[in-house]
Amino acid sequence: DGAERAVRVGVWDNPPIVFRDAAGRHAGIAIDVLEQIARAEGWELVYEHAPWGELLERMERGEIDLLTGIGYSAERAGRFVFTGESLIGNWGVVYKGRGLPIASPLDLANRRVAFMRNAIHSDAFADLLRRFQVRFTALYTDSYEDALKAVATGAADAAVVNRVFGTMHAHRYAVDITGIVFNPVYVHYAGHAGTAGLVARIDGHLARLKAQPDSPYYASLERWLTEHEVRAPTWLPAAIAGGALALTLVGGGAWLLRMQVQRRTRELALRSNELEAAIEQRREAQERLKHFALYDALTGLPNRASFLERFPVFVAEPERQKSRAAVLFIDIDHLKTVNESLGHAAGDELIRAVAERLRACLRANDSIFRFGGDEFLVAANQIHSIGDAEAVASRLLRSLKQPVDIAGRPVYASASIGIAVYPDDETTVEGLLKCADAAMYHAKEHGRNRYQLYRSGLIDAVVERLDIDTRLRQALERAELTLHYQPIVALADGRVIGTEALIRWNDPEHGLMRPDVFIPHAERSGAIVPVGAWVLSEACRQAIAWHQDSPEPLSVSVNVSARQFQEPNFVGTVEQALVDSGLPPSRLQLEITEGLLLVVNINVADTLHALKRLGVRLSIDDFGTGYSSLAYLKQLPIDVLKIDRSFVAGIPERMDDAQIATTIITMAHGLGLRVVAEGIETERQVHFLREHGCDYGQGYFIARPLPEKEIARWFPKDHHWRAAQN
Ligand SMILES: Nc1nc2c(ncn2[C@@H]2O[C@H](COP(=O)(O)O[C@H]3[C@@H](O)[C@H](n4cnc5c(=O)[nH]c(N)nc54)O[C@@H]3COP(=O)(O)O)[C@@H](O)[C@H]2O)c(=O)[nH]1
Repeated sequence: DGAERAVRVGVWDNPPIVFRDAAGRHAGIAIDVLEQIARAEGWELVYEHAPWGELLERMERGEIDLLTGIGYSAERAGRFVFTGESLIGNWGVVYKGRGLPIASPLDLANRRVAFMRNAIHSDAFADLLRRFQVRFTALYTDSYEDALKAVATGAADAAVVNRVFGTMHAHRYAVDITGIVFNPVYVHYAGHAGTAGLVARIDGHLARLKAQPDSPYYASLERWLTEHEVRAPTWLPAAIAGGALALTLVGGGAWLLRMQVQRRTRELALRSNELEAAIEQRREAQERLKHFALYDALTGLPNRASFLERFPVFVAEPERQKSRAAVLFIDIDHLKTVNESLGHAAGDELIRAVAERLRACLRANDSIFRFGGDEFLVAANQIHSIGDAEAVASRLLRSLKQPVDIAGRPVYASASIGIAVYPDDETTVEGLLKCADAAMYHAKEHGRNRYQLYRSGLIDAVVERLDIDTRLRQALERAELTLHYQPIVALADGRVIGTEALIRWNDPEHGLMRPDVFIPHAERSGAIVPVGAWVLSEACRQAIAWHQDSPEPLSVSVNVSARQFQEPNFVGTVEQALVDSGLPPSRLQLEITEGLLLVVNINVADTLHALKRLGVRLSIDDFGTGYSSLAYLKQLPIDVLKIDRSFVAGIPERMDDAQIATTIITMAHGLGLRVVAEGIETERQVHFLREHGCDYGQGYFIARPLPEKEIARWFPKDHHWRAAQN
C-alpha cells in the first residue's frame, strides 16, 4: 500500500490548492505537502490530470489511488476514505457580472448561474437556491476558471467558485464579488476503500506537519496564500475612474452622483473586508472547536471522539487484507494516589509524562488516543499475529519502567493493558472497546503493571464484579461480613503473640466467600473504604476482649489495602477504632503491602509517620515480591517484615527461596525489624525458619484462620503453641 508501488494521484485545476502550471508541472498546497510525505515514505507519485468530475469517476473505479484537494461531505465520506486532518478550510462564493444587481441568493431569480460540475459548493448552492424557491438556469463547466470566464463573457450572470480560488484568480476576469458566501467545507486528501492504509499514512504525516509551526505545510500555505495576496480587481480603479469621468461630463447632478458612487464603492469594499474578517474568525473558531472536540487539552493527543471518527479508516486495511488490528486499552495504575498525595498538578504532570513515553515507543502506523482520566488507547493496525499485539503491549509497559520525575521527585508509573483483536474478538468499535476494557480490568485485578489479551468470559466477569460491589455494600449493612483470625506465634518458644484478622463474607447466595474474590473489586470501586473501616473497628473490639481475658497481651494484625491507606482521613479512622474499642495502640498492627511503598514515596512515609505517632505497629506484608529498596525502608517507621508465603513454600528444598528468606531475616534484623514468616505448612519449614532466627510464624501448620468462637477455643491454656498440638 503505497510502500510497494507508485501512487496514482488525481490532480485537477483548483489553484492554489492543486493545479498544473504553464510549464505542465503540478503545483499547489496539496502537491507541496504530498511530495513532502512521498519523500519521507519513499513513494513515487504518478499524477493523472483530468477534470474534476472525471477524477471522481476514475477514483470510484479504483483507477487512481488518491484525490488531492477534495472537499469533505458526509455523502463523499460514504464513498471514499478521507484523511482525518484537513489541508485548508474553504467555502463557496458567488461572483457576478459587472454592474449586475446581485446581492443575495434571491437576486438570482431567472438568472443564469455557472457551476463547476461535481463541485461540492455547486451542489450546495444549487440546493440552497432550490430551497429558497429561486428559479435559475444552471450552466455547468469543467473548472472554476471556466465558470468565471462564462460570467466575464456574458454567458452567465453569476458563477459559484470556492473562496481560495476566487481570492487568487477572480481579479483576472471582469467579474464582481457578491456578498454571498456559503457552505464552509474542509479540503482533504481521499482515496477509495482499497487505499485506506495509504490515506492513514498521509493522515499521520499531515497531523505531524500541522502540529509543527515551522513545517513545510505552513511554508506552503505562506507561499501560496501570501504570494498571491488578496488583490482588488484590476479593473476596479479604471472602472471607477472611467465612470467618474463620464459622470462629470454628464453635467448637473454629476458631482453628487459621483460622490454617491464613491461612497457606495467604499461601503462595498468595507463590507467585503468585514465579511472576509467575519468569515475568517468563524473559520478559526470552527477549527478551534473541532480541535477541542477531537483533541485532549492536557496531552495534545487525539481523544476518544477522534478514535471513533477514525475507526472506519483504522479497520479498512485489515478488512481488505484479511489481516488483523488491535486496540490496547491502557489504564495508568495508582494515578489516584499521585493526585491525592502530590496534588492534581503532579497528577497532570504524570499523565503528560506517561503520554509522552507511550507515544515515543509506538511504531510508525500505531496511533495513541487519550480517553480521559488515566485511560489511553493505542490503535495498532499492522498486526499479523496475536504475538505482534503482545509485543506492542510489552513495549508500552517497558517504556514506563524508569521512574518519572515529578517536581523533582521520582515517581514510579505503571499501567494495566487490555488487548482486543479485530476481527477475532469483535468487529464493531463498541464491541472492541468493551473487550479491551474488560481485559484491562482483568490485568488490573491480577496485579497491575501487566497486559491481558481478551478472552471470552471476561465481560461476564466485569458484570459480575459490578454486581459484587453493590452486594458488598449491602453486606455491610446486613452484617454478612465476618472476621476469621489466624494465630501468630513466636518461633523460638511457641508463645502466641497475636492473630491476623482476615475478612470473610457470608453471602446468602454464594456461601462463605474468601477475600481474594471480593477485595480487589472493593478496592476498585472504593467499597473497601467503609469495609476496611469496619474491619478495623471489629478487629480492635475483638482484640480488647482477648486483651482483657488473657494473661498474655495479644495483638491483632489488620490488612490495609492501598486504596484505604490513601484515604485522606485514614489515620483518623484508625484513631477512632482505637478510641472506640479502648485497645492500646501498641496491640494493633497494620499490614500494608510492599507494592504500596513504590507508588508515591513521600506521602506513604508521611502517613506511616502519623500512624507511628498514634503508637500502632506497622508491618510490610508479602515482603520480597516488590522492589522496595533497603535504603528507603530504613527511613520508614516499620516494625515488622512479613516474608511472603511464596518463598516460605519452597523452604527448605529450594535453594533460592531459602536464600531469599534468610537474606530477608538478616537484613531485617540489621535494620532492627522483626520478621514474620507466613504460610508455614510443614514442620521442616518451622525448623528451618527457627534455626535462621525468624522471629514469628503463621500458617496452616500452626492453625488455619478460625472464626471468633473457634479461635477462643484454640488458644492454648498456657498460651504456648507446640507442634504436637496440631
Ligand atoms: N484489605 C484487606 N485485605 C484482606 C483482609 N482480609 C484478608 N485480606 C487479604 O485477602 C487475601 C487473601 O486472604 P485469605 O484468603 O484470608 O488468605 C489468608 C490466609 O488464609 C492465607 N494463609 C495463611 N496461612 C496459610 C498457609 O499456610 N498456606 C496458604 N496457602 N495460605 C495461608 O494467607 C492469607 C493471609 O495473607 P496475608 O494477608 O498476606 O498475611 C490476602 O492477601 C489478605 O491480605 C482485610 O480485612 N482487608
